[in-house]
Amino acid sequence: MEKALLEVRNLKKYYSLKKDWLGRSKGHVKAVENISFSIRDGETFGLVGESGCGKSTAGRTILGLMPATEGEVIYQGKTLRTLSKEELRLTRKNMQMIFQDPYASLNPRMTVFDILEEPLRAHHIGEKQDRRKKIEEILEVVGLTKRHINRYTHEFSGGQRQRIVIARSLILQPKFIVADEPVSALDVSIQSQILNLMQDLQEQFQLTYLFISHDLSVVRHLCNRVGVMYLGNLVEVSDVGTLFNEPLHPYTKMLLSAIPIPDPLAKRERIMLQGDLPSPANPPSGCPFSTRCPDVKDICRQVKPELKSMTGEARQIACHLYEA
Ligand SMILES: Nc1ncnc2c1ncn2[C@@H]1O[C@H](COP(=O)(O)OP(=O)(O)OP(=O)(O)O)[C@@H](O)[C@H]1O
Repeated sequence: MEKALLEVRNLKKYYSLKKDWLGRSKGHVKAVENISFSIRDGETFGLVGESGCGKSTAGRTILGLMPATEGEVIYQGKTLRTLSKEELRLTRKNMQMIFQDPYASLNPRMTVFDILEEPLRAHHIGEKQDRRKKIEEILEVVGLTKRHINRYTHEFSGGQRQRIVIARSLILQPKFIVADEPVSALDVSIQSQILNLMQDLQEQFQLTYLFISHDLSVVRHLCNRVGVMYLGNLVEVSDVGTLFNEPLHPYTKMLLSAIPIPDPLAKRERIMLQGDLPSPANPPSGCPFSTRCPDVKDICRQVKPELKSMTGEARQIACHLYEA
């Protein structure tokens, strides 16, 4: 599990704010600000952070669903930007997405067969009969049956719909899947079924996941390594055990302190954040967390800390407190 399957280098994604009536640009939302990390073959890498910190934008930009402003995505050693159209099409077949909301991401006018056949047709895979066979097989794999094949999605529950979304992401036999909050739109009682299914599928098909979530308990359970994002920046990257047992970045500490503890008698200090979350259209100078950090120093307001490896440790952190 050591080789990198995917590398993200200095990825930036800015959204242009609407122009005013004279056609003047009103600036940019800096949704993803220069992030770099790699995902090893076979692992689940989690991206965590509060709503609006840029997790979904990062996931979608990595998959090429929208163009990056700057930076590179390298898949199996190939820089995607340098590939020909045909090479890119074949590579993208290996990289799929599970969207958050199975109510919004499935076309209500299509049957399960149509939904699952679409990617196969787009890639000219098989004749109609072969495609039907593949679709029947994949339905079994995700815990549905071939009896479901001609139904429309409104006939299914939320959990079953998410199984269809997962089947669609698997039908082209990808190696890498971005799962963007795959259970947060589902009933709590269904969430663990879908997460268990994702884990089984990972084992069965040797999948590598980029798992995007704001739910730290889920991330702890599912991920091997985690990247913590704040205001478009990666502030800490670490294996999951180290991160949860000994968070270092003041923002990570704050995030983890907010996880509910099951034991009502256990005590833990809850770190409250000061101030409001700054706008990604007008981020603070220096460290992005400097306006809310309880340990802020002068340098933090002036110089942006880079994400650097801790000496003797596999984790990386972007914080002046650890720069000695
Ligand atoms: N199409 C867009 N145009 C302009 N700004 C956008 C667009 N999409 C997202 N943003 C902004 O970019 C920032 C990052 O959004 P993003 O959805 O990537 O964050 P997130 O961490 O995934 O949050 P959530 O979990 O709420 O989706 C936010 O400030 C958001 O308002």
